[in-house]
Amino acid sequence: MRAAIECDRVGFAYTKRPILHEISLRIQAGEMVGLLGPNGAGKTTMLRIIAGMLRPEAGHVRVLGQAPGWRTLFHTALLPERGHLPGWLTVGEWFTHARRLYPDWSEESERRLVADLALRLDRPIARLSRGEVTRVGLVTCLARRAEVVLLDEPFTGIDPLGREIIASAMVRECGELGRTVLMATHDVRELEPLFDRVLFLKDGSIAADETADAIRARGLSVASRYREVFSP
Ligand SMILES: Nc1ncnc2c1ncn2[C@@H]1O[C@H](COP(=O)(O)OP(=O)(O)OP(=O)(O)O)[C@@H](O)[C@H]1O
Repeated sequence: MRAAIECDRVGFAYTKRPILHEISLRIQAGEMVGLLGPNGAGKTTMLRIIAGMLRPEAGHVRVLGQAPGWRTLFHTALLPERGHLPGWLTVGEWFTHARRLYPDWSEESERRLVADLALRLDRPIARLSRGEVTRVGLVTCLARRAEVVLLDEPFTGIDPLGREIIASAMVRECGELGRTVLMATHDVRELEPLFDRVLFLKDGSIAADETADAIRARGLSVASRYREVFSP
């Protein structure tokens, strides 16, 4: 099977402080993978490297067979941890801009997602709440037909009912279309039904890489396995 994301002994340091150590993994096309770990484990750093925003100091990364860079940008959609949206535009103006910016933008998905996520198009982005900003970011990410989707904390600021709606939208827009998703999250319990596989990141190293089926076959949930891996 084709690998969508490959990391081979990837290392990274911020100003000489080591953050990631010898990360090796292979994510197959179409897999939905949870990237789990405590605060500061290196999840965002890993997603930024795969998205091509940071260069690894050691090892190699391949996204759809290519080193992350301008070519892979066309095939990779990233929901960043912190806001990246132009606050001076309204939500609707931003989506109009995004349609031109992203050649893989699907207006049909945009319409469905705007309705599901109850977004008001006339609201200025600068005046949105944290959860509303996350919703706009998710529409921006999921309305693209990018083969690889990287989500950093997709439930930031999202209310309980909104989480259920977004999880179903992710399954519809990604799972059913066979897109590859790597998702960093602390919301393990709510997102675990979506995961085919989970990577547990501990102090910048992969502590465990397991399929959700293998975890369940041992009578565990992903949330209880998380506690096993990370409890002191
Ligand atoms: N720009 C930066 N300069 C220096 N250190 C950084 C920078 N960004 C992150 N770090 C450090 O790198 C480590 C890993 O951060 P990262 O954001 O990747 O962790 P995370 O697993 O995503 O954490 P969280 O769950 O809290 O979002 C942390 O100790 C953080 O303080």
